[in-house]
Amino acid sequence: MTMQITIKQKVYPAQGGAPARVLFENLSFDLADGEVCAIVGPSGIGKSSLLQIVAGLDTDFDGSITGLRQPVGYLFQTPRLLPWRTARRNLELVIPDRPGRAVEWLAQVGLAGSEDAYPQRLSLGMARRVALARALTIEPKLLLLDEPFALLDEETSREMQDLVAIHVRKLCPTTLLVTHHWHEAAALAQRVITLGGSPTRIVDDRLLQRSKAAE
Ligand SMILES: Nc1ncnc2c1ncn2[C@@H]1O[C@H](COP(=O)(O)OP(=O)(O)OP(=O)(O)O)[C@@H](O)[C@H]1O
Repeated sequence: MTMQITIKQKVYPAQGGAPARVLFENLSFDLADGEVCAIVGPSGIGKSSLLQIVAGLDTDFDGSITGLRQPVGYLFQTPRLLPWRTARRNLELVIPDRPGRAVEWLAQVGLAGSEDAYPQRLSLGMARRVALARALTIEPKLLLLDEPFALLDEETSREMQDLVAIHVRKLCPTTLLVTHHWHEAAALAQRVITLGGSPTRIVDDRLLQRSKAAE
């Protein structure tokens, strides 16, 4: 079933001297099952806020989300691993009934041998991989990726892009990828939505022509 995201208005209320802000107004789009769509736009335009609404984590808006695909795998902008649990035990938290899968998934993201490492011992690239494995291990029907390649060196970023591409192709979740970089969007997505304006709205929504080689 197609997901329909309809946001008539999203307001962040006044807080600590900062005035109320209308973040989104009349921002609506549909997502077909299995579609991979990138969300691009300048810093502060509301990309992360939009993902939180789509995920159902923020319900304080005027509008609706219908056809929400579940389960939802969410790779947050920061890895958000529990520091007192090893990589393996961070994954086991989301699949308590299938603990063996944690080790398998860590191997799938290139982290065989690091299962018992604690998050503070992991580089950002490794922590992101654990977070990616955690998002994928539940076999999501909706995958939300918030800047998965940011702040990584070029090689690590490319490896992470390859991992995302492989697993998205394998699991076929409906995917929303937030990125600042058009080339990352073009490498992974079939469609790119650009946010802009104030209040934020969709200023461009286009399907990309994909070459055979990129498939
Ligand atoms: N909980 C909140 N309360 C009030 N304002 C917020 C809250 N969360 C975000 N904002 C504001 O909403 C705006 C959009 O933030 P958001 O993080 O969604 O943007 P973004 O496009 O993801 O930015 P970036 O690319 O820098 O990550 C920003 O001005 C931010 O300060």
